[in-house]
Amino acid sequence: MNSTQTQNKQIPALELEGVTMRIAGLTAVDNASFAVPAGKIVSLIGPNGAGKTTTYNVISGYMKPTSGRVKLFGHDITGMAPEQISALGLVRSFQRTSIFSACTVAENILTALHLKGECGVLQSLLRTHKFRKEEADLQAQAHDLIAFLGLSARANTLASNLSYGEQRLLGVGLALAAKPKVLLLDEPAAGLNPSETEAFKEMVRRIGQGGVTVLLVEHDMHMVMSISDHIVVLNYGRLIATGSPSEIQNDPEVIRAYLGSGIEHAEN
Ligand SMILES: Nc1ncnc2c1ncn2[C@@H]1O[C@H](COP(=O)(O)OP(=O)(O)OP(=O)(O)O)[C@@H](O)[C@H]1O
Repeated sequence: MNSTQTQNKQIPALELEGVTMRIAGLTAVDNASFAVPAGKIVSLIGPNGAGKTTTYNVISGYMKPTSGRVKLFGHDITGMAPEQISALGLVRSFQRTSIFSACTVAENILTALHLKGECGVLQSLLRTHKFRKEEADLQAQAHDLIAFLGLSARANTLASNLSYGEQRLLGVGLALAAKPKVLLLDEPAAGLNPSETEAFKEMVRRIGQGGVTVLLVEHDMHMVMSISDHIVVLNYGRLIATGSPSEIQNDPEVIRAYLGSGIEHAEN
């Protein structure tokens, strides 16, 4: 490994430095600093109102922090617009799915892949060689992505006819179509039944194995404890602990914050 590679390896995919976000006189995030190492699955957890969604809003450009900095692979992205940030490789999959319900699974994925395509309107109207080649490439990519999501049998089903769990998978598929380097998942297991949660967990693992850095906000502690390489805990906007799943489960301040929730018994 050369010195540039060694240096790159050490630059975190995402880094928050002293991020504070005040909203209407309330400090929703209070001087939070943490790093998400490249290629890892990191969960951001905390009781209701701890500041997780606000942190996501700051990271993805939906809110400009009152103070502090956000860095993506060492580049300062603080205050950039969400579209600029996603163009740099940080993509957020929303809690509510953003799928086109009147289109099929394949049409949804192809539309999302086209947003990343290079051909313009003129090339598509003229059906140039470049356009036809790109179209064939996108079809192949859509096929592979739909298989990755486990939705091959549903490729021609209207999104509105998918089960809730399948719709959530498609929502993540749309985010993956943007070819993220860092993927922010917002409560992916919310509303899923146990077998759907299991399928989702496996998919998040495979996304991580594919080299995408994953930051996850999730209330399902079994899921968090079983797939995270690293966990960051917020309480009342403050970072109270970071560590491995077992360190977090045994951290007295985390146990206090989650009193009665059974976090210390969540499976690892
Ligand atoms: N737009 C807003 N206006 C006023 N207060 C807000 C706003 N957004 C967040 N807050 C407050 O900031 C604090 C942190 O909220 P946030 O939604 O970030 O927490 P959370 O950890 O995501 O909670 P949950 O797990 O319930 O989704 C809360 O006290 C919340 O009421």
